Amino acid sequence: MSENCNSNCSSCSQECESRKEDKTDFMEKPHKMSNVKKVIGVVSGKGGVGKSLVTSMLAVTMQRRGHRVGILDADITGPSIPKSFGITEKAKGNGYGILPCKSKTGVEIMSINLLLEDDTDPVVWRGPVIAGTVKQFWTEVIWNDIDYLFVDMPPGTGDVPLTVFQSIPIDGIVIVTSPQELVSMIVEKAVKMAEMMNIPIIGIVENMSYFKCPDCNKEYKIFGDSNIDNVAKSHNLKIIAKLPIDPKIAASCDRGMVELLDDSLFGNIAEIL
Ligand SMILES: Nc1ncnc2c1ncn2[C@@H]1O[C@H](COP(=O)(O)OP(=O)(O)OP(=O)(O)O)[C@@H](O)[C@H]1O
Repeated sequence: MSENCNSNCSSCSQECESRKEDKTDFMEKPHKMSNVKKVIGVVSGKGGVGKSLVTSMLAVTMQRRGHRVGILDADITGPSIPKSFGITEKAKGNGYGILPCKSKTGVEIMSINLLLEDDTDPVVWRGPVIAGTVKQFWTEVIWNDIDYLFVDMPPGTGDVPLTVFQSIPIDGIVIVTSPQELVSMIVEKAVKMAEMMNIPIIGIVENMSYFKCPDCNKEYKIFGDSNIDNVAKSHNLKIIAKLPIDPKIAASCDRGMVELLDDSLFGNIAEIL
């Protein structure tokens, strides 16, 4: 048994005596040089609610708390992680596998945009090809000594997210939502899917929850009152954070400076994850 054993054979490639394998599952083995302790999927019911922002913020926050962190951008048709971290170089290989790119503060990142010649090229691929690419990000990328690997999941509950859930050993999911959605329905769908896939729900992040006036500090519910507290209570889920609408957030993502954002709203995240 490896001295780094975390008792989770699905995220380890060691062929040790204590290896337990379920022959019926579809899980892919990670690259043999990878060592990932925890895989966390970030999901949303629909596009544009801030799933990529929350993935980036969770990674930045845990990196600041002293953990080794990676982001696997599984949102192949809408990859926005490299841009928000300001990464323009391309990923390289070393003869054994593909190496993730490192952000300024050391977050390891793999995304389709780090492989495309021109990152404005659209990915016009069928579902199985997209799902196959995500699998390769797990099996052929060397994730070396990662404490937390955050997966920016493809949106929705279709073929691609299903394959990702079945092939990458996700330890838990974070659900991102926003008040203008039909929160209870969207969260309920995510909860049911997680139950079907047997994946624990770590908690919910409500993005674009309110706007704080910079002049008078008053909070305005731009999208109306949300039902998130009741929904969380009825499913016994934790609310990890409520994030404001803040032009600084959009500007930081656009300028590749997500690593400079304030993480105080994710205060106790290290204990929750
Ligand atoms: N709280 C916020 N305040 C201001 N801007 C925000 C906030 N959250 C997200 N944005 C901006 O909204 C846009 C969409 O966010 P993001 O890319 O994170 O959404 P997404 O759910 O990942 O979208 P998709 O599903 O299309 O990939 C980005 O430009 C981002 O900077």
